[in-house]
Amino acid sequence: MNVIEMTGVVKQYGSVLALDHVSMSIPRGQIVAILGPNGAGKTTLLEILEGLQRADAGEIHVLDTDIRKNTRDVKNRIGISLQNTSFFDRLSVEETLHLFGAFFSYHRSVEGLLKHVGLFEKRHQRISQLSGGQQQRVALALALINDPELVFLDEPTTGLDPAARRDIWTLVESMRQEGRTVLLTTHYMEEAAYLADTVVIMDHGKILVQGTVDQLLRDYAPEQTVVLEGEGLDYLMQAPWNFHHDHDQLIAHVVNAADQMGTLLDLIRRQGGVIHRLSIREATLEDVFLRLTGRRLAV
Ligand SMILES: Nc1ncnc2c1ncn2[C@@H]1O[C@H](COP(=O)(O)OP(=O)(O)OP(=O)(O)O)[C@@H](O)[C@H]1O
Repeated sequence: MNVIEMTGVVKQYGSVLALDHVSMSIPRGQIVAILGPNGAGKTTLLEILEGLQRADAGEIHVLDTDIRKNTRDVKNRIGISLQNTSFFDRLSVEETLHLFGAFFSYHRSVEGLLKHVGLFEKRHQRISQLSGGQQQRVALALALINDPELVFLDEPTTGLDPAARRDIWTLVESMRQEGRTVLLTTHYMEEAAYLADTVVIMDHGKILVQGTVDQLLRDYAPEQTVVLEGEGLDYLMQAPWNFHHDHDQLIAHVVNAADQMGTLLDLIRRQGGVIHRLSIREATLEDVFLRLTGRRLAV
């Protein structure tokens, strides 16, 4: 069953077409990552699904409810972590959770939630005294306060160091284990690849492609990259290998590269030359984005 169904959704800000006829279905119980560069339309998409913004056109059903007609019921069943959460700096962590809990007819135990996100020891501290990673954990606790079925996380790890990012990933995974659906945005392809059951790639207000990481790699970046450093190897730039120079390296994109290595090394043994380094790089979502847009997913 799908928790989100949207068809032909359009959102325009003046001359900027932020969402250009977007259609998307999101199944229950998955972590779904919306991946795209700055300005792709990720936040706009999330805010429309959350009922915080109105679309100019299109059909949008969230949890079987038409979000354009009935936002109130949906808001009780979803959790939201915005891109820039503004907290009340003078409140403690615990007071902040109690305050947000009071907005809902039912809310989870604040103590349990603090323990779940690893902030029980910090409960009496003001939010302004917390690290960026801890503040982000408060934001996730707030998103979970009403025990939501569907959680929206807008760039949950932007600006965090690797350890803090890992902590957030663990929390996001625990949301899935609890049976929630998580829709998050990110410009980190490693985050999408690590967390997501389904990746949705956006660019210029359009969804370019949606699928599992394996499907996307198979369909759009089936080759591995063979990287060679050495001397006297320029004959490899001819067919069938077609290596090209990239600075000091020779690069080739090869399907089933590991199986081809014996043939390559035999050729080098026969033709001569010296290898200093040889490596095979697996394709990533960056390669998929490059194939789809001709550009890098620059951060
Ligand atoms: N309130 C607004 N008024 C005018 N233009 C806006 C507004 N919000 C977003 N935009 C524009 O709409 C486009 C999509 O913005 P959006 O914030 O949805 O992208 P994004 O993918 O979330 O980007 P980022 O990764 O930087 O957060 C951008 O060109 C942005 O400048």
